[in-house]
Amino acid sequence: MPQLRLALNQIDSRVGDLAGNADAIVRWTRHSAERGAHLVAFPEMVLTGYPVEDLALRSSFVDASRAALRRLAARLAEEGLGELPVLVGYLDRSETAQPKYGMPAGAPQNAAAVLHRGEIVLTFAKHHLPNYGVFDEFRYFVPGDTMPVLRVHGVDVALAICEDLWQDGGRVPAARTARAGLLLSVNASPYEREKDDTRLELVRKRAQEAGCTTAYLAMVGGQDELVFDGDSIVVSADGEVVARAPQFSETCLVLDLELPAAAADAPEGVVDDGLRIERVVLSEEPLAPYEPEHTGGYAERLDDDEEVYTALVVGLRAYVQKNGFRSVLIGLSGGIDSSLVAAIACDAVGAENVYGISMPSKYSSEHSKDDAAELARRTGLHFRTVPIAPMFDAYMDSLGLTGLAEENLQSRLRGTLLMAVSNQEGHIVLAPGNKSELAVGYSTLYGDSVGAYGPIKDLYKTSVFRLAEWRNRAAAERGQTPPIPENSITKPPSAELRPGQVDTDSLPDYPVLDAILDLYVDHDKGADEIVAAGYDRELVLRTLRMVDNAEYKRRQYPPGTKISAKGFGKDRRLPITNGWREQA
Ligand SMILES: Nc1ncnc2c1ncn2[C@@H]1O[C@H](COP(=O)(O)OP(=O)(O)OC[C@H]2O[C@@H]([n+]3cccc(C(=O)O)c3)[C@H](O)[C@@H]2O)[C@@H](O)[C@H]1O
Ligand SMILES: Nc1ncnc2c1ncn2[C@@H]1O[C@H](COP(=O)(O)OP(=O)(O)OP(=O)(O)O)[C@@H](O)[C@H]1O
Ligand SMILES: NC(=O)CC[C@H](N)C(=O)O
Repeated sequence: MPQLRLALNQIDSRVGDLAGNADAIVRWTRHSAERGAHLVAFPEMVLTGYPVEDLALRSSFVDASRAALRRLAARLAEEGLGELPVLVGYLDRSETAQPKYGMPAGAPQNAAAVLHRGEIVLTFAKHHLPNYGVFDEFRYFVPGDTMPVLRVHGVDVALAICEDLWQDGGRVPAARTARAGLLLSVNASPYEREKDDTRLELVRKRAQEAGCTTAYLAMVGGQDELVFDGDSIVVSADGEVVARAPQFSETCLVLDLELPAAAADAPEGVVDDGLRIERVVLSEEPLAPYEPEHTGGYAERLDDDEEVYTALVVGLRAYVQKNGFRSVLIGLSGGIDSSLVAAIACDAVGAENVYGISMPSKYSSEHSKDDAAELARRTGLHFRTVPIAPMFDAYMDSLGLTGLAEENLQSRLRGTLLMAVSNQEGHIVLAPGNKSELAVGYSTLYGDSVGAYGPIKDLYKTSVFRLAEWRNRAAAERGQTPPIPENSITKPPSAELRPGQVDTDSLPDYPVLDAILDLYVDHDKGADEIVAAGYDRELVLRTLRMVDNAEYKRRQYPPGTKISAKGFGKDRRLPITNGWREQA
């Protein structure tokens, strides 16, 4: 059987940075060449970054992507890498009108190209477009209608892009019909808790359906709310895992594969789902047999808590660095939320780039000040104290506020103070709200909800506790100082906006609240179904009212890392003005 050394470059790219992404592609191609690769691949839309959102609708950007692809092909050849076929994702446009989708010629396409000897030798567009969750690809793209096959050293390699594997039909059965020896899919699949297991099963199933070895190459890094966790997988035709790349880190997965020779009478023409086989022959001759050196390896999986924590670190780091910042600023209350955010920030950008401010009011407990100082001591982040009493008194003298207005004023003074320091010193402010608080609106608009990025906005409060405990345990196991003071984990959560206030004055206990929210927010259950699941009717209705009434607040909350199938972002879109209320 012919042999082929495949290099899967599981790398990060930055949306819109065509020049920077092209540099990375050249760098990793050179690395692949040094390792003797015969075919090199990069993730979905690596040249433009993913997702490009409405940039796809701008002609100038589509033109720039196409021009960057042409330049990249030429540059690879100029730099002595032209003999190597390189598969690169980019943004293209359809040359022909697509009346079926009501689109004239020129509609954008999520595309990939094979570059070889300075030329673009094959292009194709994603056939199945994802249009749920965060994706919206019907808004941007028209689908491709070919079954691209690249013949390299006597092996037929069928090509696909991400969603092509997730939906039935299309390129997977077409790869079998085309009698391909390898199915190579390039992907940008956003991280969600437990999605790695789903992907593994998916790739195993599709490999068996395609009847050939299947390589699934994934992107890593972060883009606004999304994290890409890597975890590229290669599976044999009978569904056995051959290689698996590490989660969350850039890598070049190189492996020597023995693959069936291309059939002399390999089919031509239109096959499954109306896909037309487009075969480009680069080299018919199999390579002279060689001793296999690379197996790709099998990287160990992270356990669930470590995986989520790492996703939060990667998401925050990507946001800070890709937006040109170095440092972050956090209001430190000594509570669990701001402490966990600080620990994540120290891991993401280094404690030397994390600035914390304690802003005690007259209601602040001694432990809130001590716990914040202790967190700073343990992590080494920059710490200062700015009491808000003088500003608070000035407002109170002028306005004579009472009740909720007085409570929220403290939070707003802290928000204003953080933004002032951000302006002065150049750090971005992190908003410490968790998913439970965001769900029920338990935060002050323009107060503790100010900020550039919300690292834990998709983490329910019960998970906040679990991850804080995990982070401390992980530090202890490594012989390091656990970052989060024990007292911040064990004391009852409190906003400390009035004497003796605790969260449970206004909210149900977090385990119950989070269970109801999981059903309502994450699973779109109605009130009847949630009550039938065993929760108190009054409590369910009160919780659902709070969630519905807080839609306006969520829309004004900063973006933050998505780790669930339904984060408060593009995954969940509800009207603010909404007369519908659940009954039970
Ligand atoms: N549909 C809508 N569209 C746009 N704006 C709307 C609106 N409904 C009310 N509003 C406006 O929103 C404002 C009320 O919201 P807001 O000022 O935030 O105040 P509000 O939600 O009434 O109070 C904040 C709540 O969060 C709690 N809190 C605050 C801070 C920290 C924490 C914590 O533990 O982390 C908890 C606090 O104890 C209190 O229960 C008003 O100006 C109102 O006019
Ligand atoms: N005394 C304080 N000093 C500095 N920041 C504060 C202080 N109190 C509140 N904050 C900021 O406002 C956010 C909301 O805090 P709050 O105490 O109201 O409740 P929380 O949601 O339980 O958060 P945490 O667990 O961090 O205390 C905090 O995470 C923190 O960033
Ligand atoms: N880029 C894509 O097509 C992603 C869609 C796919 N279902 C995923 O989440 O992995």
